[in-house]
Amino acid sequence: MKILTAAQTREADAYTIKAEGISSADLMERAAKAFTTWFENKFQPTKEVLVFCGPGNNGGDGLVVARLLHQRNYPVRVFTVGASEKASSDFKTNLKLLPDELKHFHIEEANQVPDLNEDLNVIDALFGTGLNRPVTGIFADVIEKLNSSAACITSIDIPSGLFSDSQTPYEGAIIKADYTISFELPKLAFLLPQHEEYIGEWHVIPIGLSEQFISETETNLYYTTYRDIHYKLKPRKKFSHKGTFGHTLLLCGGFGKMGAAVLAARACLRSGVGLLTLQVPSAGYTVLQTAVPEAMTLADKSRKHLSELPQDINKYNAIGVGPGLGTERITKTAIGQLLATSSHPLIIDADAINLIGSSDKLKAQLPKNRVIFTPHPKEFERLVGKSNNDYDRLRDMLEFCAEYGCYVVLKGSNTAIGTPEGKLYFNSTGNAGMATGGTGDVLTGIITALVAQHYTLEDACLLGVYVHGLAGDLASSKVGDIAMTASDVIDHLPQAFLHLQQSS
Ligand SMILES: NC(=O)C1=CN([C@@H]2O[C@H](COP(=O)(O)OP(=O)(O)OC[C@H]3O[C@@H](n4cnc5c(N)ncnc54)[C@H](OP(=O)(O)O)[C@@H]3O)[C@@H](O)[C@H]2O)[C@@H](O)CC1
Ligand SMILES: [K+]
Repeated sequence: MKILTAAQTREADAYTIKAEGISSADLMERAAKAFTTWFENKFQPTKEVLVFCGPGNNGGDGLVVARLLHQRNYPVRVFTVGASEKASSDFKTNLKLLPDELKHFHIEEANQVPDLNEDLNVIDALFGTGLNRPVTGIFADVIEKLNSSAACITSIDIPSGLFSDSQTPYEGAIIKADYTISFELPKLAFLLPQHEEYIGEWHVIPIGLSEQFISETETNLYYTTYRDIHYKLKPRKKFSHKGTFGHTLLLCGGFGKMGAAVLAARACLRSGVGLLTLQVPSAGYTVLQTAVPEAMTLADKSRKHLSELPQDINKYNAIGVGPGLGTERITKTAIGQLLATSSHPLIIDADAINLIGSSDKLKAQLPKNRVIFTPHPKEFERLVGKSNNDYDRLRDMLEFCAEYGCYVVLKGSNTAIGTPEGKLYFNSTGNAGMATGGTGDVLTGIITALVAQHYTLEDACLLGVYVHGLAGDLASSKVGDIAMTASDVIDHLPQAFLHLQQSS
């Protein structure tokens, strides 16, 4: 699914209006109806609904929603804020359409905002995608009052005051919504961790914007959903054999961290790889042979650390390196050799990222278009550097991908995947239960297995991250997100792949 900017969304609105021969008020009515249906499914008409409307079309949406909820027997009060002479024409039209019995107040000072308690539902329709500067003055005072109340806040399209696709200036007030209901497509702002307290739980509802316009509009931003992913899964052909699905090498594990190698290996095997070889420090040899009997294990000459590469490194068609390795000097040397000698794709995680991140020499050795990095935010900082905010971080990530010709999978809620061509994908699966030790090792195993099966690096990242999150979601529905472990994620990989396969 594409993510469009506020400007592109405005164009999509205008295009749809023209193409369908409808008025902008008709489109507003359609959007407000879709919002009202969501609201009705979520909230009973037992609590009073207070709708706060700004002067633009977001406020216009609020007015239509108020009218529709009133028709459906919700107790509603409307509050308008801002100079009426500046109001948009669709706002003015819909203000006139409010029935007389629906209570309407105009707010000029913040003390006119009524006391708000948890027995009220607030709908925030102050500003949408037309916001063009930070919110201050009376609007900020109203936002402050709403934020400090215990009422449940649902924002129409976007929390008022939040910029959709660029950094909101720090002086601007922003609604802290419990729910955000966005029209047609998600907004970039929803996917950034720094906005968690503003967005709340978000949903996208279709309002019938032109599919043709959206498909023809260029963007480098995508939100990957089931529809974008399931068809990428390749069927296994009848006459295939284990060689068809690749031979993977995992260079993982260290003294006290053999579990990382076990998790990566088990995940790799559960992701369809043909053959798996691991090389682990010799102290881990028995552990791996026992815990993962399907894999072949090579013992490093060092007892505790990775210190050498296996012979014939180029017989493996994908190599995953990093989980549990540690950052010993000898390991760094081995990684340098790996970068210099391997001719197949490398999936680089954990301590291998830390080692490369701290060495300009190793960075300079990175082969182009053959590397996937899978950092968590701290590892990302070591690799790419610190950023001031999430927008800068995404920009820095894409610059890094372009400079080194690599893919970066920045793990987190809505894991972000950057490509050398400058595309940015945000994942839609996964949950907070996955924020636990070992889930990253699992992801390394999955992506390495997919690369070995000849998926493109981009598809391996997209599919791997999606299926990892899906397995996490399935695990969470079984064991809950508190008790969930990385092993639970592996245990649900079969179901996750089946889910993608069955409907593909
Ligand atoms: N287009 C369509 O057909 C459809 C659009 N839809 C809906 O419209 C929304 C976008 O509507 P919009 O473009 O009218 O912008 P909106 O966010 O309401 O605000 C603009 C107003 O605010 C003002 N203003 C801006 N910043 C300000 C600030 N910081 N502080 C104070 N004032 C500020 C600005 O005035 P200015 O002072 O800049 O002249 C202007 O008056 C979109 O999110 C969706 O909900 C749906 O109904 C589907 C159909
Ligand atoms: K809003």
